[in-house]
Amino acid sequence: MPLVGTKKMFEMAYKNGYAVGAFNVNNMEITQGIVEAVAEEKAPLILQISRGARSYASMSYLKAIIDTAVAENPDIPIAMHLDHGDTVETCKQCVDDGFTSVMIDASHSPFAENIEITKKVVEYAHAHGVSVEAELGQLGGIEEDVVGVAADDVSKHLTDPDEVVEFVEKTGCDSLAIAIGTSHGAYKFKSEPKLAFEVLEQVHEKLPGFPLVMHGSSSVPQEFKDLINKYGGNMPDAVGVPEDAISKAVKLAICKVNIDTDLRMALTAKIREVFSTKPEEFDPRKYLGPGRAAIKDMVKRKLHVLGCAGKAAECM
Ligand SMILES: O=C(CO)COP(=O)(O)O
Ligand SMILES: O=C[C@H](O)COP(=O)(O)O
Ligand SMILES: [Zn+2]
Ligand SMILES: [Zn+2]
Repeated sequence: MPLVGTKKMFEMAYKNGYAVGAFNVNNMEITQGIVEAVAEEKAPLILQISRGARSYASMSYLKAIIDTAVAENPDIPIAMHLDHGDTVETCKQCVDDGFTSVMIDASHSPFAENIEITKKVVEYAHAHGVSVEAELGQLGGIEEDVVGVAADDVSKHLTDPDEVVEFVEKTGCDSLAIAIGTSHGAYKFKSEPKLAFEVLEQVHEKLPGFPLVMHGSSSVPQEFKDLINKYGGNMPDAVGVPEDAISKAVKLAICKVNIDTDLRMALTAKIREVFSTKPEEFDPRKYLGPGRAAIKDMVKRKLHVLGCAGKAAECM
């Protein structure tokens, strides 16, 4: 089957209390690691591409890699999604490039402007059969070149539940990323965070049946931080979003969970280990191969946290 949209995935995820994993891809090994994991676990998949990935790898390479993954896995529904689109133009370009879903992130703009920008993306995307994720509220950490809310201030920039109905009605967006205390990157929190489940519950009540998205959802596993540091890295102490909090959120209306940092950490830890334990090695396949396998293991772990393992067939 060709690339699919996210509509059916979100319907099933909402109804059955799980979320689809949205993993960032930047090259062949990352994509293969992710796709091998979902193929073995029979999970639906959202492969997402940031603007940074587009400029790093180029869209034609990424699209060819993803098209190959789709052709080789006819039993797995795979969507190709733009992560954090910054302008109407970027989103239109991605619709034209064959994305089946785009995100417009105008959450840094005032409410009325966010609505205006999002609405323009929705008009173009829907005319081409493409779904739109929007964002309301602000996350912490760094996303693309935008430095978000400082980690300690995340709780002051949560999504306002009183704004969500007007926003969704006026924009016509298909899903909404909300800020409930998560944060992008590896340096999220100094101590274990408490997610704002009361905000999630209120949004869920105000928008029954509507799929919500959680960004910044890596858990920054201590064991991977330790491995990276053991083999010469320097990742200061910080903690991520606990996996049990994510499992709890997906039972409410969270239908898509974005994970990038934990995959980066798995790849980096493994490459560092090979460099450190086999310093004579210079064949890239000898470190990228184990790195790809580490990504696969990490994705499998996440599919169980999200509850989407075994759900591929119902999302077709
Ligand atoms: O939200 C993300 C991409 O949009 C990724 O979040 P992490 O940095 O927590 O993996
Ligand atoms: O939200 C950010 C994602 O992790 C993508 O990061 P990137 O912009 O460095 O590709
Ligand atoms: Zn944002
Ligand atoms: Zn994000």
